[in-house]
Amino acid sequence: MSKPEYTRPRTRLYLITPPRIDDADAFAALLETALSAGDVACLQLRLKDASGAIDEAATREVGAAVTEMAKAYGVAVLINDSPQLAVELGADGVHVGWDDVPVKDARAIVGKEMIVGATAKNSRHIAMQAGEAGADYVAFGAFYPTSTKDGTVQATPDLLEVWQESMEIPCVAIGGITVENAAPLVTAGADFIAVSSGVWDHPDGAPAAIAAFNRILDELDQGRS
Ligand SMILES: Cc1ncc(COP(=O)(O)OP(=O)(O)O)c(N)n1
Ligand SMILES: Cc1nc(C(=O)O)sc1CCOP(=O)(O)O
Ligand SMILES: [Mg+2]
Repeated sequence: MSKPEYTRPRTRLYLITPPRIDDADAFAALLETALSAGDVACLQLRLKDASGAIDEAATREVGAAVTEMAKAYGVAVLINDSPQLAVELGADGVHVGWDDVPVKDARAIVGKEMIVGATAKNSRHIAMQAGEAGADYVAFGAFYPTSTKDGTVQATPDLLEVWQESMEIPCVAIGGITVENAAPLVTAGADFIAVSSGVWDHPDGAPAAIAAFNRILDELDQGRS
């Protein structure tokens, strides 16, 4: 079954923090400059300890430094992995993966109003199950090689195309996305592109990266209408 005719909204940037932040105040200052540089739909706090588990202490510290400011810019704040922490920090939502709290349980913890996002890797089947369990968006990846996360699987743009044609829940593209390689994922139908190193490690700095991503998203949007 296909969706009724409609104009898909412009693809937006979904920003993910670097996995480690040593100075929360310095990061907050950089983030404010970055958010001033262009549209960002949401910010995911994804802070990991040496074992790859959520770093709760760092998430609390960075969350306290950035949450109000991000919200003042109209940027939704999501916490990675922990629905309990998302509630505690007054965040807008939580993102959970296959090794985390199941989507249904995450929804029960955060309630109806908060956002629950779910990892789908390269599986339409898992994505549909996540939607049925109450996810507000599903994230396909990894589209490109990444050094931000170990153990990713290869995803291909047809996942986004088919999802966009047949499903209503928004889809996110993630994994190694840069200013240079984002376009095919936007064209394929990503509602959001989730980016970490492509912003924080950009040679001209994070604000320049956010401005450049937005130029591309605007150009591709104008090309569709
Ligand atoms: C938007 C988005 N998509 C996918 C992920 C990956 O989640 P997960 O598989 O749980 O891996 P970790 O991020 O916890 O290492 C994500 N965080 N955000
Ligand atoms: C957190 C994450 N999840 C992925 C997945 O495939 O599910 S790839 C990834 C890393 C995203 O960071 P970067 O933009 O630096 O590649
Ligand atoms: Mg996770």
